[in-house]
Amino acid sequence: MGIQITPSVLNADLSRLADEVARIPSSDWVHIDVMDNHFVPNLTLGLPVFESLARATDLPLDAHLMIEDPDRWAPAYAEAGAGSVTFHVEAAKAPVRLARELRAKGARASMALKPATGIDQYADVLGELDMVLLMTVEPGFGGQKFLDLVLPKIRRTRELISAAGLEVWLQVDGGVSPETIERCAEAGADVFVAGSAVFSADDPDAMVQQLRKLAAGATPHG
Ligand SMILES: O=C(CO)[C@@H](O)[C@H](O)COP(=O)(O)O
Ligand SMILES: [Fe+2]
Repeated sequence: MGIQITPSVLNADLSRLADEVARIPSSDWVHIDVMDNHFVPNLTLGLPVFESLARATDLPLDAHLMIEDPDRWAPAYAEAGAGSVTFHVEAAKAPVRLARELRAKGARASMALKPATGIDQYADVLGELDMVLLMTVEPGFGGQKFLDLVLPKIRRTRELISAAGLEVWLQVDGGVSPETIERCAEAGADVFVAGSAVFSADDPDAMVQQLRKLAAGATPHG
C-alpha cells in the first residue's frame, strides 16, 4: 500500500471538526482519538460525534479507541462507518474474537500497544489483524515528545510481519513530526499519525504532503 498519513484531530478546533478535516484533503485517513477517562486520563468524544463526522467527510475514518471494554464498544464504531478500528490489547478481553468481529462488520481490524507492551507475545495474533498501532508516546494527550525507546519494537514488529508473509500495516502514533518521521519509516512503519505537527502548521495540507515525502524517502521498501 505504501506510505499513508492519518492526521489526528485531537489538537484541532473541535468546535469546527468538519471544517478542520476539510483543511487536510491530501490525507489518506482521519485519525479520531476516542478517550474515556478510564483507560487514559483524558476524555474526548464518542459515537455520536464520530457518526456525525462520518457523514460530513469523504475521507475514511481511523478510530483509535483508548477505552476500557473495547470488546463491548468497538463494533459500534465499525457500524458507524469507520474504515479502521483500533482497540488497545491492554484493555481487550478477547482480542482475536474482537478482531474477527470488526472484520465481519466490514472494518479493518487493528490492535494498539502502549510503549511498555511487548510485541513478541502477540506474534501469533498478527494474522488476525489488518494493522498494528505502536504508541510512540503514552496514550492520553497530543503534543507529547516522541519516545525513541519504541524504535526497536517498530523494527521487531516489521520483522515478525515480514517473517509471517503478512500484509499487516504498521502505524505509529505520538510525537510524529518532520523531525521524527524518518526514524519511524526507517524502522519499518508505513502508516503515520500526526496531530500537533499537522494542525499547528500554517498550511496543514502542505504538512501532510511534506510528512509523506519524508517518510517515503526514508522507507527501506520504497
Ligand atoms: O493517540 C494519541 C494520543 O493518545 C495521538 O493520536 C495523538 O493525539 C497524536 O498527537 P501528536 O502526538 O501528533 O500531537
Ligand atoms: Fe491516536
